[in-house]
Amino acid sequence: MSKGLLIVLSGPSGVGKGTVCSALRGKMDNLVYSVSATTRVPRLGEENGVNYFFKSHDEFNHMMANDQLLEYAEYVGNYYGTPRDFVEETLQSGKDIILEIEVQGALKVKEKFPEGIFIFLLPPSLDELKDRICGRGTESQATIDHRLSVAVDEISLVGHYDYAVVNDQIDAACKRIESIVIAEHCKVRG
Ligand SMILES: Nc1nc2c(ncn2[C@@H]2O[C@H](COP(=O)(O)OP(=O)(O)O)[C@@H](O)[C@H]2O)c(=O)[nH]1
Ligand SMILES: Nc1ncnc2c1ncn2[C@@H]1O[C@H](COP(=O)(O)OP(=O)(O)O)[C@@H](O)[C@H]1O
Repeated sequence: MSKGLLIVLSGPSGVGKGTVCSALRGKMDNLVYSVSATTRVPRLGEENGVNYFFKSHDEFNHMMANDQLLEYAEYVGNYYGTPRDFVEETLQSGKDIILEIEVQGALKVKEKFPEGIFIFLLPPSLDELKDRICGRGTESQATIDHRLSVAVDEISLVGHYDYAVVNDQIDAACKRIESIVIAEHCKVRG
């Protein structure tokens, strides 16, 4: 059996990564979502083990020290990391896996998995990004401001990715990502 594809999806806070990933999970049977560990406090409606594995700082440090994370990064005051075993087991089973992670972590994954597919999700404009993050209503104004200032730096790193997808409409963005994955499966690899 051939190994699955490792897909990394990054993009600024509020661009629609979570929304697009949920929509893709309903459309792509062979696609598995990597659930990250984080020290961030759960938002209303988020479930442990579904959206994230919510960890204390001690628990997160333990995962780091025991090499249980494929990559990790600090983002706006919290730690986020990808559990390693699940990624490796999923790829071995022949399924594709999508990691929804920020840019520093994505660059670390690229060093370890240069054959991965790196997709950056862009907002139609910075004003629209601001409207989306504010409209979601999950963050304080100070956190929104911090995330928007980080967004500009994140977007400047789009050149490290293989594909840039504008999330103007959810269905259109999903179709673009599905098309990328289909094409990557057809690729002749040397
Ligand atoms: N490096 C890294 N980043 C992650 C991981 N999990 C989530 N992130 C990123 O951390 C950032 C903050 O996530 P979150 O607080 O859920 O806010 P969101 O941007 O609104 O989804 C986002 O860019 C996520 O993609 C991970 O395992 N590793
Ligand atoms: N294409 C889109 N058009 C309009 N609103 C969107 C679109 N994609 C996502 N949203 C909305 O934007 C907000 C942020 O989306 P979310 O998926 O939480 O972003 P992220 O995971 O990148 O932080 C949510 O309220 C979501 O419903």
